[in-house]
Amino acid sequence: MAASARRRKIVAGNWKMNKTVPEALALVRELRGPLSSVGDVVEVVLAPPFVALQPLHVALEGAPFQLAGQNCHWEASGAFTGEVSAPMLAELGCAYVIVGHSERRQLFGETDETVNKKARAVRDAKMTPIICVGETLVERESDRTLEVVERQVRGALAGFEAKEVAGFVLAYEPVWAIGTGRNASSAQAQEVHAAIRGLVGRLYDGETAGRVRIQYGGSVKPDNAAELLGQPDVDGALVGGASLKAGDFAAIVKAAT
Ligand SMILES: O=C(CO)COP(=O)(O)O
Repeated sequence: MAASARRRKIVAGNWKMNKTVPEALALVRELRGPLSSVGDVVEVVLAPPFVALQPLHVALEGAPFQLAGQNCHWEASGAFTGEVSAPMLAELGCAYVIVGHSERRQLFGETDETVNKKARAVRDAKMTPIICVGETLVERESDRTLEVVERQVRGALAGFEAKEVAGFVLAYEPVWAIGTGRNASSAQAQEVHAAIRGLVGRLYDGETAGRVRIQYGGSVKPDNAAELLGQPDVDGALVGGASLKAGDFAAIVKAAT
């Protein structure tokens, strides 16, 4: 498999349903200084709630941070009360959209099929999907981790061509590690990341597998980031709780350098 050195690390902060607009602006002000010079080595992505995207788009002018939506609808417009479309997010300066987060799968009925449709919408709007996959504790304990993750990856990527997938970001987020303080060990993460990359190689080719970036997410903290990010197939982190504190998030980004 192609060397990880070809892949630029990507660390994203998924703020979930946290931070008002003034709080969001304060957080990026705090992040700018410590992260001003990491841009060449690590791509830093912030995924605030929808309502903070526009003010952050303005405030981030010239800063080395990309914006991401946390979700989108698969249609571009229409009678879908309460939903936000991919073209709307693109217009607010988003380069990425997270799709298929386990909270959306578990709490909002998202399926492999809707994740696939959303990824297509994101791509059609010229952004990059960050496609989340991961097993529950019951699935891990019944030895079904790789089967579940492979099903999710196959489902999400259905219909995409190699040249599209090469630019995608996948995020392995074991559900049992999210918000629990119990991260996957670096060996557990590496095993699943290597399996995902192997699957991409079988579905497409070695070039695509060597280029697609795979983040780990689930209780990433300053004290475990370096070890997780040091694994050959771990190309970055998708950070929840620790991304809400400037010092912690900056330390995780620096661990990727
Ligand atoms: O869900 C996550 C990122 O998308 C991970 O959340 P935590 O870092 O809070 O475990």
